[in-house]
Amino acid sequence: MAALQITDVKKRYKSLQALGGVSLTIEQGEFFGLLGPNGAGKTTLISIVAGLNRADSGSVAIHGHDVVNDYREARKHLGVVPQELVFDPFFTVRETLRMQSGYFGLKNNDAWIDEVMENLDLTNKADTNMRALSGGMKRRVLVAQALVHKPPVIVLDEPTAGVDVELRQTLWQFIGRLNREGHTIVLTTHYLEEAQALCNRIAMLKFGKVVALDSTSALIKRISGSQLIVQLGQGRLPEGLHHLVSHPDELVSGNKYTLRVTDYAEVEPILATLRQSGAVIEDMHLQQADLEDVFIQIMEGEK
Ligand SMILES: Nc1ncnc2c1ncn2[C@@H]1O[C@H](COP(=O)(O)OP(=O)(O)OP(=O)(O)O)[C@@H](O)[C@H]1O
Repeated sequence: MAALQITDVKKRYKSLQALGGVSLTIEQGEFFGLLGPNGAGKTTLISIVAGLNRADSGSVAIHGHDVVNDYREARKHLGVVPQELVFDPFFTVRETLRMQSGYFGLKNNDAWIDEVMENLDLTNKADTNMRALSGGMKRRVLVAQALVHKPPVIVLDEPTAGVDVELRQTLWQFIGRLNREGHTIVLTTHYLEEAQALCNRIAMLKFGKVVALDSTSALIKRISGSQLIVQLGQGRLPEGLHHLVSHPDELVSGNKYTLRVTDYAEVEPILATLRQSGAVIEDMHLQQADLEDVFIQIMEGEK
């Protein structure tokens, strides 16, 4: 049985088609990335999965439980870390987590609550009121809240937006452990490096449609070759090389250019063209294609 079965989900906000028929099957134990530019529909899809929003048509099942007709069971199988920080400021961290446990009908959940707090470095804040926590600490509590009922499917909506390196590491260590123990993880993030390092499979969404769906390694292999990054101390990029530029806005401003090369033999002619134009190279390195390149290419192709 799939961890998450999303079938032809459509959602419209007045004249805006936020989701135009999304279908995805995410298997148990996957670490799945849901990527897309701002407004692609990721949060809308997650809120439908979480039962916080209703699809106009289509269906979503979590471990076989329909999120509308079998809401309570579906919800038990799911933990969602939302993007926005919303809390009752008058409760302590431990009280907040106990209340969340109560919501799922769990009594005597303190051993797990302690373990979650320990793993998220929250133990010394257990008796602190929510209002006295920093933004990063509040985000840790959001993660802890999503995990109190040990859900088999964990959805994280941009959990590392604006958080420090320490929390990222703590969070990914813990989430990685849960994934190895069999939990399914669905992650949305704008940090493509993070997605590349963590996710075994990725869906890319644009204008409410899935425009790419593949294993992370297969997606990266779609781009053959590398990129030559050159920074010029003097002069601009000669016109003869403009067609190689990966990011067109680099031609408008700055002196750093990302040039597509399919193999090393192409580097020397590029350097010769630069020399002839009188440009002075300040810095230069060759970089393998990564998920960000694939993302840009796919999104540009889907205008
Ligand atoms: N409640 C709403 N009413 C009207 N339009 C909405 C509503 N919620 C979302 N939208 C619109 O639906 C589209 C998809 O938004 P959504 O928040 O799902 O995108 P996203 O991929 O999560 O974006 P981001 O990366 O910025 O979080 C956007 O154009 C957004 O403006």
